[in-house]
Amino acid sequence: MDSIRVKGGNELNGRIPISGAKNAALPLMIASLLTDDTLTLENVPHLADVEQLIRILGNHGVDYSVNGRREKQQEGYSRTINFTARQIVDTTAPYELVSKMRASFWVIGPLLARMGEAKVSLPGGCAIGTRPVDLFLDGLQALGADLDVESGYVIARTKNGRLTGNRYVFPKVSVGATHVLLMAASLAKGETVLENAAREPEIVNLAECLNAMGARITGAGTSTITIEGVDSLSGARHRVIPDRIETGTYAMAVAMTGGDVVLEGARADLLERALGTLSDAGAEITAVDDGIRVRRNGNGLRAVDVATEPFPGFPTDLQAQFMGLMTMANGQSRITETIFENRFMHVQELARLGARISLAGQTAIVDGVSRLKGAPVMATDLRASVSLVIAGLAAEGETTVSRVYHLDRGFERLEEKLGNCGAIVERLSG
Ligand SMILES: CC(=O)N[C@H]1[C@@H](OP(=O)(O)OP(=O)(O)OC[C@H]2O[C@@H](n3ccc(=O)[nH]c3=O)[C@H](O)[C@@H]2O)O[C@H](CO)[C@@H](O)[C@@H]1O
Ligand SMILES: C=C(OP(=O)(O)O)C(=O)O
Repeated sequence: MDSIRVKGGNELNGRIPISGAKNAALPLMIASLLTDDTLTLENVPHLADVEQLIRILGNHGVDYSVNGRREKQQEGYSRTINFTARQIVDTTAPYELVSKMRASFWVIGPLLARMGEAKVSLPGGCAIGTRPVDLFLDGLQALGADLDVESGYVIARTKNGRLTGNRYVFPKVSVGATHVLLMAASLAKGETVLENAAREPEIVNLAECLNAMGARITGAGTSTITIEGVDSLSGARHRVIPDRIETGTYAMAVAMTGGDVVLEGARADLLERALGTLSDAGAEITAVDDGIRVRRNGNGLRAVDVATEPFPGFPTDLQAQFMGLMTMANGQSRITETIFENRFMHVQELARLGARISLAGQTAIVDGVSRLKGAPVMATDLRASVSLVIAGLAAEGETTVSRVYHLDRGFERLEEKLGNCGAIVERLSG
């Protein structure tokens, strides 16, 4: 298992290219199951989760090919990929494939909509909470699916070969269930209205792609989405949005170490709340022609309270990184996690670096310290691992983060991107 060794103390200065968003690329790739034509996706990040989903889609009959080999499409960089599901050869998504990642469960929507049946293993993913699938099941049932859960599999069938449009009110906001119902309703008979839908930019990115494929979706990005079902969808060419979580992560890294970095290709409109919070904490953030510039020169970090919320609120996927930053702020901050019930596993690892954090239910109380000191730490999930890398960059001495396979799920070329800005970061294989 690889680890990452960081020698702390250097400022970050330079440019960091922002990759395509993992959490947008995954549902877009899954949408290729909805058509027998080719879906071409630009800016697909090169990540372990993307490779795993390629394997899962391949099992259903999706062929893929990488377009061209221009400089930006070298091995390891975001690429343009064609996905073609000429025929669905298998409507079962087996445990061995699905257990590795949460989003793979989402194939249930397009498989059911196109083929009238699907058998999908209950999912895996980051161990940050119980993460049930009740909303997916309720929503698909509202569209007329018959469902059984047997031996760890959801077995779904349509009544007459096709789903039927309906009104569905999500009792709780869910990104994944909104993705799935959007895809399923696109091929249903009649109109579907989704209320209390997730408003994340990745939902908008998917809806725009589906519309380019011939779907009739309005309202994506608001809480009410209307989908007029169509008989079939065609191929399209569509671009994955820049990764707002990667953007926020590097912005927090610069705020922590000090320095001056342009996040190339980043879009401030995708993370206004997080950037606002960062400037409250003392970072200087400006929009520049080709992205976002983040600076912190000399001034100390202020303690800021934060509670995670669905979009447009502060994202749960930046909570660990922000906690890393607050460990060195002047004063006390309170960080409340409202989305996942078990997303504080980084707390005890940050404590190994000298952070002073106590937990009161879903709130972490962080008392800023004037310095952190490097130590061996363990990555427990994707965003927790990068919070440890960030903290390591600001700590004195050496920090080794083990189990970085978590990190490889979601950060493209992290060592190279940070290394190019002056950080001392290396991967230790084995
Ligand atoms: C691949 C991907 O895009 N993952 C993101 C997605 O995860 P994911 O789509 O899994 O997250 P959801 O928005 O569905 O989860 C939000 C909350 O709803 C609960 N819930 C969800 C579904 C359900 O059927 N029942 C239920 O109770 C979850 O346990 C959680 O407490 O959105 C999360 C919230 O922004 C992010 O942290 C993840 O990075
Ligand atoms: C929690 C995440 O991913 P997943 O939903 O795939 O576990 C994440 O991207 O931070």
